[in-house]
Amino acid sequence: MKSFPIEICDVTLRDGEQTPGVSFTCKEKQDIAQCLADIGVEIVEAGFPSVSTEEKKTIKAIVDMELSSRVCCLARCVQPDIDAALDCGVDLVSIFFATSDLHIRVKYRKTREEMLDTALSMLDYAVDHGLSVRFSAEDASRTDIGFLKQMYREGAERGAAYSSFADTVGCMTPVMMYDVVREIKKDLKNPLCVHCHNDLGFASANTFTAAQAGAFQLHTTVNGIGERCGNASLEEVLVALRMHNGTDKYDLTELTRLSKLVEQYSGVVVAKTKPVVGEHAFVHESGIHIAALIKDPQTYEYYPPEMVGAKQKLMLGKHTGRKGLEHILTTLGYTCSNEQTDEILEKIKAAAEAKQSITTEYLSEIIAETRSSAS
Ligand SMILES: CC(=O)SCCNC(=O)CCNC(=O)[C@H](O)C(C)(C)COP(=O)(O)OP(=O)(O)OC[C@H]1O[C@@H](n2cnc3c(N)ncnc32)[C@H](O)[C@@H]1OP(=O)(O)O
Ligand SMILES: O=C(O)CCC(=O)C(=O)O
Repeated sequence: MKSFPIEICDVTLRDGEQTPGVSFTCKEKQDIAQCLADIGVEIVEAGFPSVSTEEKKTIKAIVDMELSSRVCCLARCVQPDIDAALDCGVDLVSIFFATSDLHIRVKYRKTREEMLDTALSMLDYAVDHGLSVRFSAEDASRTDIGFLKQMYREGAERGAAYSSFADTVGCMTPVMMYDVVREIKKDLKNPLCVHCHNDLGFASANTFTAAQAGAFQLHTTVNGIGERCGNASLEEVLVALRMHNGTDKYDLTELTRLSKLVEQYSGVVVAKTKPVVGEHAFVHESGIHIAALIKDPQTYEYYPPEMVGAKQKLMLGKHTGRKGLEHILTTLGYTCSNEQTDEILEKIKAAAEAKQSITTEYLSEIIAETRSSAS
């Protein structure tokens, strides 16, 4: 497949901050924004100015950093929200409204037409005031496709820079995403954005698939934080793009550092098994794997840990094999006889089965004990 063009709008500072219990300080948001810019992310969504006075000040402070990334913020279809975006001096505003009949009926108590008129009048207002606008459909994935296309068509005619499709409740599968993006793209006049939530665990897959189908702006959050089960992960999407689309414009070596920064600032602990940035992403214990990794890391690592600023780590445990143990002993500077190595291996397995973790200190105790019993 031919390589597809994309840009990233990272929404860690807006949707990521909507993770229950999370609130970033201005300094924390600035640190994260700087790191995103260093990676080469094109757009940083800095927040939603109407949330609070402090939030608005923070968005302005991020604009004042004059990052290499453009700065975006969120606005409802109400004039005070657009005015707040104008006050902040952002490069892009996402004017969003829920387009599904469910949301229009329950939240707005209006008809589709009334809601679209309101949204278009706010789009006109923003465009007349010089703002670049992303015209965003919330709950797009549960919206009548005809109405969605009408919204995007009329939005583009009235000057929206982008049309945006949000899978707000994360109900899509990759095949569904591919089909809907292809359908929307048939007559879309401006670039399409996708914003995917992770309620089925498909957010990153849906985002990547949407890009394959022709979406241009991909929304991500660092570590996949965000409402409920979170959003598409920046690190997963960027690595998938590097490996399957040859996208080489981002500095992936900063991903591990950024992940730790966001983990620290948000207090949301990254799962050990999280792709790319989880503690176990490049850790190996199984004997068969380590025996092969020693010969060639590609056997059990799809991409080198250094690519994302991480390192390989070999661990000892119940699943250790002789080759792995010999390699670890040599690396740590121990010389043991074959008999001693066999005995150490047995002791490691027994200890691990008793749920003892085999740290370097514990290993040195086992070695000392084995040697003394032999002498
Ligand atoms: C899918 C998303 O992620 S959307 C973004 C969600 N993010 C947030 O909610 C950010 C945090 N929110 C807040 O701080 C507050 O909710 C605020 C400041 C935004 C609004 O606060 P309040 O004015 O007190 O309103 P409240 O939160 O009670 O209700 C939201 C109102 O916005 C309306 N609204 C929601 N979306 C839109 C929209 N796109 N356009 C216009 N109005 C909207 C709702 O219908 C509701 O109006 P109602 O009071 O007439 O029912
Ligand atoms: O499209 C946007 O800019 C915001 C939409 C959003 O956050 C959502 O629907 O989850």
